[in-house]
Amino acid sequence: MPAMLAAKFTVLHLSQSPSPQSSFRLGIRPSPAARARSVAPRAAASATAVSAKPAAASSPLVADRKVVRIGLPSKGRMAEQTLSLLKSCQLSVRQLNPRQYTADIPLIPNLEVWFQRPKDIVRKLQSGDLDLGIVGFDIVSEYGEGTEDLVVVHDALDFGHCRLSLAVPKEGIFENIITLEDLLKMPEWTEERPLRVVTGFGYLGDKFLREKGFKHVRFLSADGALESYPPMGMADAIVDLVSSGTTLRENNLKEIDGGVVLQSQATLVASRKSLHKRKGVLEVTHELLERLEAHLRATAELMVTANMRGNSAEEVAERVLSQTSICGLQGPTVSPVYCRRDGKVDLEYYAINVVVPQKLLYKSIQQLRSIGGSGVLVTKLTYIFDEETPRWRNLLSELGL
Ligand SMILES: Nc1ncnc2c1ncn2[C@@H]1O[C@H](COP(=O)(O)OP(=O)(O)OP(=O)(O)O)[C@@H](O)[C@H]1O
Ligand SMILES: O=P(O)(O)OC[C@H]1O[C@H](OP(=O)(O)OP(=O)(O)O)[C@H](O)[C@@H]1O
Ligand SMILES: [Mg+2]
Repeated sequence: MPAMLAAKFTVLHLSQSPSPQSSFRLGIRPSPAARARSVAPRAAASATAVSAKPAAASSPLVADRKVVRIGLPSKGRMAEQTLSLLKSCQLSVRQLNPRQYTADIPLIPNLEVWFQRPKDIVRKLQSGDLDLGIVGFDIVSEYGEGTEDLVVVHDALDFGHCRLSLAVPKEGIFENIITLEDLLKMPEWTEERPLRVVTGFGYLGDKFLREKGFKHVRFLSADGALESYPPMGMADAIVDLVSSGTTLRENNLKEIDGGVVLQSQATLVASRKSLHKRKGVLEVTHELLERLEAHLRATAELMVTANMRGNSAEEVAERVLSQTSICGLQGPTVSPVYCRRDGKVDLEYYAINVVVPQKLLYKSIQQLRSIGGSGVLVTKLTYIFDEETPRWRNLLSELGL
């Protein structure tokens, strides 16, 4: 089992040290009213928080369902990238009409696709109306609220990279505020005049500031254009997603040291109950995981083929292995290239195949040339399947299987 899981829901990842996004601790119950209102004052950080866990009860209909369901983002920047990732894994989603909320993946017949808003994917995983989903870790953390019902099966789908971060104005009373500690120590924040923070992430924002020791905080909940609130005088700080930092910069805001609440990227999430109880869910998860892992592994690599003169396969292999960047996954594949000369079959060249990291491509070509390689072909890889999918092993162990 990998090291993880400060969060109550499980995040499976490969390294022994927790990935940045999974190191965030969840656990405090949120203030429920905040999300229902659009720009309404939220509970101060010091107030008692109340549970907003969605009802766990499944209707008989949910239990009766025979097909497996996956929720995919219906709109926004995640929607297109999710479909394109699946397509790259030969799992093209077939949607008959763009206004239809349901679709299928012909290659996995017992899987139904439902297009939903990301936060609804998380809610429906919890209610049992979906079994699997692809959403940002930010949304899983915010709307999952630390529930044990969710298992993050793949925590790094390599798109939708962003961070949830606290930002304040560059100027005025914040001019010399560089760290979260500086912000905490500002004498301005009192019970009567708390630090006003606008966010769409009430649960995570509230929990973060409480844990950092902020006593006098008032949250405002809003869905978009949060960067406009401080310049309009409606808030002192924001907790919002940041990627390039352009939106902050263009609105005269700055991040501060220690102010990152969470690192996020797209994840594959499953309902723990479905994994245990619904027929077919584990098998579909296995196939998705295998394809996603093998594909994401392959995107970082290229297949290089070249011809090389030599006296024997071993002698060619010797030359290739003397170069650091062209050793391949396990070593080069060296095969004889037969040609006809003076009416006889002759062996003068060998073809070598090596998988090289994209980053090292140019260096690899240089090294190949330096040892006599010619006719170099470079091909993209679709998959690199290992003997075993590490995340699958981790998932089985998490489920006690
Ligand atoms: N600037 C960004 N760069 C990269 N990923 C982002 C960025 N903003 C958000 N994301 C990721 O994409 C997900 C969806 O964000 P998106 O902005 O498409 O939806 P939304 O904000 O919920 O909807 P909308 O902006 O249409 O109101 C987020 O939950 C987050 O994981
Ligand atoms: O650091 P940057 O690359 O500038 O990206 C950050 C911006 O992206 C998101 O907004 P989005 O574009 O989704 O608009 P929204 O406020 O309508 O959600 C986020 O809420 C920030 O405003
Ligand atoms: Mg947005």
